[in-house]
Amino acid sequence: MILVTGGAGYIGSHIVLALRDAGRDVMVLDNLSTGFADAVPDGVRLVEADLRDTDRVIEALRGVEAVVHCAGSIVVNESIEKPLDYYGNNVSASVSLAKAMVAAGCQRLLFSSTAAVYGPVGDAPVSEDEPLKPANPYAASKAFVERILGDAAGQGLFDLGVLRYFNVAGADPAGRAGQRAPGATHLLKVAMAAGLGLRPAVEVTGTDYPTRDGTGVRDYIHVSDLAAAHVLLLDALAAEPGRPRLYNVGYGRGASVFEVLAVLGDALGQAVPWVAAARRPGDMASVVADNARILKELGWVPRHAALAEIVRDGLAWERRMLQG
Ligand SMILES: NC(=O)c1ccc[n+]([C@@H]2O[C@H](COP(=O)([O-])OP(=O)(O)OC[C@H]3O[C@@H](n4cnc5c(N)ncnc54)[C@H](O)[C@@H]3O)[C@@H](O)[C@H]2O)c1
Ligand SMILES: O=c1ccn([C@@H]2O[C@H](COP(=O)(O)OP(=O)(O)O[C@H]3O[C@H](CO)[C@@H](O)[C@H](O)[C@H]3O)[C@@H](O)[C@H]2O)c(=O)[nH]1
Repeated sequence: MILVTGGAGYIGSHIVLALRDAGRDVMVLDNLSTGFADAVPDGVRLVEADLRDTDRVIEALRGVEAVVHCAGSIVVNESIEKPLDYYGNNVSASVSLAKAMVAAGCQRLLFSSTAAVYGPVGDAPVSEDEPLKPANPYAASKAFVERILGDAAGQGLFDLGVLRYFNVAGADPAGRAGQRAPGATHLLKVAMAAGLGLRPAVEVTGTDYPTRDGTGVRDYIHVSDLAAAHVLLLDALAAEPGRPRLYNVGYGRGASVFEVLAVLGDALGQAVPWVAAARRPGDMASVVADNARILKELGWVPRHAALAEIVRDGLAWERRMLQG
């Protein structure tokens, strides 16, 4: 049995599908703070609990061989305003989970980290060996957790795999899952809302970055390709216990905000309305993955890498939600 924390959320719900599609038994632990009970597929048990409730987590972990730890708070801006909430929900909750795993004798842990741990980097793709310079409390919380879990794994308490996700977007191509949170702040989500007339315009937060068109550049990765990487990593951890693993998950190519808006405009058949706005605090000009390690060591094969496909699947999900 594999337990997915945060499995009622955007990324976690896609990981649940990928694991089920691969024939694995899955269950979800989620406090539903930003997740949705009906994002958990029929037949998958949902334990509604907070990770900081260590005793309940120990109970839920009975018979679980591996945990995929996706639960957390994720909005950079909010983390600057509420640092203690972010350190509490990301760092303290992860320590609670790790303690529960040790108490329950659970063997393997896969942690959802982020490209944000690198902090300001140049245009060149960033590799896993880059020193970490997290630039905001969200990113710092993820860097701390990597360190804490790494120390625990170093003592043989469990086997650890860490995935540093780049910018996750899109939706399950079969339409079974997508990003629901109405308050989501991610570029594509906001841009789709503007393109579909649900908000007046996208605020382009920074048009004077030192990038090719002045807007921020990110490595957008299809959520289903990301989910597939978890299945591969869990298998690798089981095949070679004791070997810590850390991988970037991105495609190795960046798109600017204007490029994303252009691809979305093509899919909609009309331009997406936008207005220029100030840079967001703690934001970076450009972050693109060096993905050589995951391609080589896990044999990960991106299947949905075209930006047009990410946009198409995301848009199909938004339209489905609009229809009720
Ligand atoms: N979305 C991205 O582009 C991105 C990029 C890099 C990393 N990540 C990481 O991926 C993970 C999932 O992100 P997401 O976009 O799916 O966010 P999300 O908000 O949709 O999902 C997070 C889930 O965790 C649950 N949760 C939060 N705190 C909890 C707690 N204390 N106990 C139990 N459940 C709790 C929420 O209810 C929610 O279902 C996060 O760890 C995030 O940092 C996301
Ligand atoms: O309304 C918006 C939202 C975003 N942007 C820009 O779009 C780019 C992407 O922003 P966003 O989608 O908010 O993603 P990031 O701030 O890069 O952070 C995401 O990607 C990180 C990994 O790189 C994750 O850790 C975070 O959880 C996730 O929110 C940036 O240049 C933003 O300035 C806009 O112009 N307008």
